[in-house]
Amino acid sequence: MSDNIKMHDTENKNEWINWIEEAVDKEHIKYYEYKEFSNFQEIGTGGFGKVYSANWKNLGKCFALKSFFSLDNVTVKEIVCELKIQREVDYHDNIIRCHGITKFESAGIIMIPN
Ligand SMILES: Nc1ncnc2c1ncn2[C@@H]1O[C@H](COP(=O)(O)OP(=O)(O)OP(=O)(O)O)[C@@H](O)[C@H]1O
Repeated sequence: MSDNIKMHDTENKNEWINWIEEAVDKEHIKYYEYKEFSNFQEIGTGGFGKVYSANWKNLGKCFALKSFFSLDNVTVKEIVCELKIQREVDYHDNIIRCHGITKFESAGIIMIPN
């Protein structure tokens, strides 16, 4: 891969990470502290990562947490796409809502109801 292409990829990744950070700053997307989750159980695997069920803040309610194998350029773009699509369709009763995001080490996680 040429240096030009690498540089372009990095710029795009930063652009999408900025989009997520700005959405969190403006409170369009809620940020959750990872340490507030407990009792993780693996419940599935998708193309981009594993999905876990977990409890939040000792509440009995269970949430699904979607993790990502890596936060490379393609994955970060997919996260932004998924968040944008969720925003368009989450008024519908049959669509599960995205509650927000959290972060653990390098693996970004989207949190959705279970
Ligand atoms: N909210 C949820 N509640 C229960 N299980 C879930 C939930 N979300 C995902 N899963 C489980 O995790 C698996 C992977 O889900 P995920 O959304 O990551 O991938 P996918 O949509 O099947 O594929 P891709 O990642 O390629 O789009 C699902 O097949 C399902 O078994």
